[in-house]
Amino acid sequence: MIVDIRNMSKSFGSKSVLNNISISVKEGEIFSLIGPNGAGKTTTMRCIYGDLRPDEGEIDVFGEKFTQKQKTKIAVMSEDRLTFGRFNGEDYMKMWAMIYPNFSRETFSDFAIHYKFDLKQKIDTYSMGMKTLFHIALTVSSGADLLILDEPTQNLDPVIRHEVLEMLKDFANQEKKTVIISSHEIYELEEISTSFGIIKEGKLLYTDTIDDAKDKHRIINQGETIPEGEVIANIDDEVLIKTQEEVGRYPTFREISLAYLRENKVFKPFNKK
Ligand SMILES: Nc1ncnc2c1ncn2[C@@H]1O[C@H](COP(=O)(O)OP(=O)(O)OP(=O)(O)O)[C@@H](O)[C@H]1O
Repeated sequence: MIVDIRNMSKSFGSKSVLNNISISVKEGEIFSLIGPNGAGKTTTMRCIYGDLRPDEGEIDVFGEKFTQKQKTKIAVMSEDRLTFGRFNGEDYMKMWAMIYPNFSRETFSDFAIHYKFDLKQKIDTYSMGMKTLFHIALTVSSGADLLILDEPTQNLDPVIRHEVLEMLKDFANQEKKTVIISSHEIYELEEISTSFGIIKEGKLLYTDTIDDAKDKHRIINQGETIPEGEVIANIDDEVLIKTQEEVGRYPTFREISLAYLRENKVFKPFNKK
């Protein structure tokens, strides 16, 4: 197990932000943390890479409690991106090469050429999308065994977004590295994730591999007999049910995510039928 979180809770002052979260991520997986704004995705990630300490619960990373020596095995793309704005691209690359013993200048250089990074330009003056791409290039070149990427496709145009997702998939498959991604983009996560966790208001609503999640749920049409199981939510005119019975049809990942996030609280102000 690369990351094993057991019963983690975290509050900021009197505000409870994470409530009894348990997640495990295996080697070579691309694990997606899905949830609405303010759900607790970033806080969960910060706890994994030791930036925050949980109030309760335990986290093992690479099979042991987090210590500073694990930092070179984890590369992080945080929500606030690259914070030393007066560094230029070359400065950043040198800094990461100093931190990460297995940093690949060759991989980084492939990115720099393909995306035409101006390494003499100050990071502050990069466009938002370029900053994101540059940060992705650093993490993927770092040689770290675990990448933690907070909304890695934010600000990317659709073509580059697709390219980056395919690249992450190859990266996990071929290099046997593990990736944890947070995003709201359930469409794009379906393309690359092998497992996922759905977080809402600090609670983990569901976690599984994508294949097992599809296996454990069915979509039933109105009119079909409801089988034994747990009704998760309506999706338009259909219902997602957690059941072992061979009924209805298998759901897509998007349908599973939507149903768990919705919990039957659908907002349709212009259609109150
Ligand atoms: N340092 C902090 N002090 C107080 N509250 C905080 C702090 N950091 C996060 N929070 C709160 O914790 C909750 C979860 O925040 P978090 O950033 O983890 O959510 P998120 O799921 O990543 O959201 P988003 O998708 O909008 O980035 C929010 O209500 C946020 O305001």
